[in-house]
Amino acid sequence: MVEPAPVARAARPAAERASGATARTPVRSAWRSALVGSALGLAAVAAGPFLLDTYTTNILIRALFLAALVVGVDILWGYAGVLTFGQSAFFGVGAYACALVFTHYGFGPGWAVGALALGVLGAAGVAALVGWLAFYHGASPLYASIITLALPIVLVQAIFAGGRFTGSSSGLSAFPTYYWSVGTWFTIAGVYLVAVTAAAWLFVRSDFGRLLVAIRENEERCAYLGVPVSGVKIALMAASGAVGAGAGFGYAAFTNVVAPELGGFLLGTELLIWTALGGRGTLIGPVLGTLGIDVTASYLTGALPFLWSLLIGIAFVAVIVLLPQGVAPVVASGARRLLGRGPAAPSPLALAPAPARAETREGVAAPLKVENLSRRYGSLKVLDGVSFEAQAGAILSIVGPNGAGKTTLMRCLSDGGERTGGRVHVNGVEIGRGAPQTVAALGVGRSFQNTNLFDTLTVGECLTLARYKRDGARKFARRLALDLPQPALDILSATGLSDRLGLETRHLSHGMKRGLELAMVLATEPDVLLLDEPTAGLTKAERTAIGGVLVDLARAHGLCTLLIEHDLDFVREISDRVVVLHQGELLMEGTVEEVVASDLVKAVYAGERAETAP
Ligand SMILES: Nc1ncnc2c1ncn2[C@@H]1O[C@H](COP(=O)(O)OP(=O)(O)OP(=O)(O)O)[C@@H](O)[C@H]1O
Repeated sequence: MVEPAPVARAARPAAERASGATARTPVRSAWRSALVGSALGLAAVAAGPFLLDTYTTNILIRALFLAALVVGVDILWGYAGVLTFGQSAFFGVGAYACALVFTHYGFGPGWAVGALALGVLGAAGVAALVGWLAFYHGASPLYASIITLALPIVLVQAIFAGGRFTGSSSGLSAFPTYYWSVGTWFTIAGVYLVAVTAAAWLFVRSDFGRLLVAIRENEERCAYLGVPVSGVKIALMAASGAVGAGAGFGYAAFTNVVAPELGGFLLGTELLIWTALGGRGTLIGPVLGTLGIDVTASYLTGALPFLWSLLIGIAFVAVIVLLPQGVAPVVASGARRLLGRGPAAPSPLALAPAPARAETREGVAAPLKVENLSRRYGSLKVLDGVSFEAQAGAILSIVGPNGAGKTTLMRCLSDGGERTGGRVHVNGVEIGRGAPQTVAALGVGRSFQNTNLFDTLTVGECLTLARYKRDGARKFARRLALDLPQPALDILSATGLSDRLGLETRHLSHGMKRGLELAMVLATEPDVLLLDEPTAGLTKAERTAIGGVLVDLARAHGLCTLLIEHDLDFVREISDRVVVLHQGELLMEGTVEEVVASDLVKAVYAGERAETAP
């Protein structure tokens, strides 16, 4: 892969200079709402002990720690789409770190800091390991959820097996701790919750937060844009595990009692129910939902133990059926309507040309080499012994009847795990069994046959996401300025997208979606461009505009382009060479004229079997 020049990396982005904005400028409204929310939260925390009786304050302390725990569930499930049953285990790890250290080793400020560090780092380590098992090998979401389901079960069994050391099923109690007043513990728990929620609020509104939503909506597309999806999920799990362990530690130090249930499966499931009822993907909904439900439960479970569980069950089913997004979005839209306000406007984004890459592609004559490629599904041979080279600065079209294996070929070129035989070299490097993001890092950009993008992301957010490989993603701020390579800017203006950067992609026309798809791939600055029917469903004018950009990309920018197309006139207009696939085999490779004149190709397109053609 051709790395951008160090100078280009160090330079202040052109769009930033043009807009006068600093790339680190946060989204002001997110910071404003985080500050206002934190101030309100802290005021409530300060007033709580004066307004509430001791019993309610005691109950609320537990609810505040659990609400901090639920923030991690909401980020994982509500934003990144990872349904996790295991968050309670991290609460348990933090709680038991406190109880075990204070019971068996010692008590004091040093021991307290050590126990907290043990709990937080231990939980982060366990979470990373579980995340690795769940996500690293590209497992299905169901498999990932089952692994998180096993975690609390394993933890509880380990506590049972710990005998006197862990207190087995009775847990540990009466260990030395800080016997501060209920008001002090209320302040500690409240400040922890406010800090965690405010940080999470800024995080989910940052570029990284939008990346999480993109992963939830279209994980495959993210991987092909070079986003290390598994790594992001593992890091997210580790961070939410650490936050959950901090809450567990605080809870154990406050109550002076720990029991296996603190890390159990039941609490893990309750966290999901509270998140769903409050409104997943809203943060505030799950936090308020947890506070409300846990406090109400404490009052009602004693008097009406069975009725309470029944009520929660009915409420859960009703919300899932009637308000699948939970209560918070309904309340928020009602409040907006009352105040006469629309949804928050997306951040403005200024586009400018990215500095040209210092290294040119001229040194690599054939950035893509395919040797003896094959793909089987069981006994079905979809590709067999396909070999060819694609040159820099040229457009190679892949044609063939339906079912010839063209899309399968694209998949094998962009994902090392797809092929069953043969080798693929990108810029002289064998892709091996590399995942799509690894192949993307070698310089391959792929666009897809369907126009399924990221529905709730705006055009600007999609483009920012596409620059992840080059520019990374800011974790507590939003970009206000984005540098894109000139060809991507050309596509955006040719399809009218440059005026619609704030529009969500689901509102775009088909032609605009295809234009955005292409612009996103070009934004990654690939050396090898794989396009699967980029002009399908487009008007003649849109086809001509995109064709012009593709030719310019090859001639002026030296890009190596592979194109699957059914429109043979379009192929004829823009291609330098053509590969004809038929029944998974390479039937012919040549110039456009040679292929058009071939009787063999005519016979195949006329429906005759290749073997019987003249
Ligand atoms: N996951 C799969 N399992 C089994 N067979 C598959 C799978 N994916 C593709 N195939 C088969 O592989 C063959 C080639 O499919 P492919 O989509 O690559 O063809 P294509 O040339 O792109 O067709 P089209 O022009 O219609 O898009 C087809 O017969 C298809 O049924």
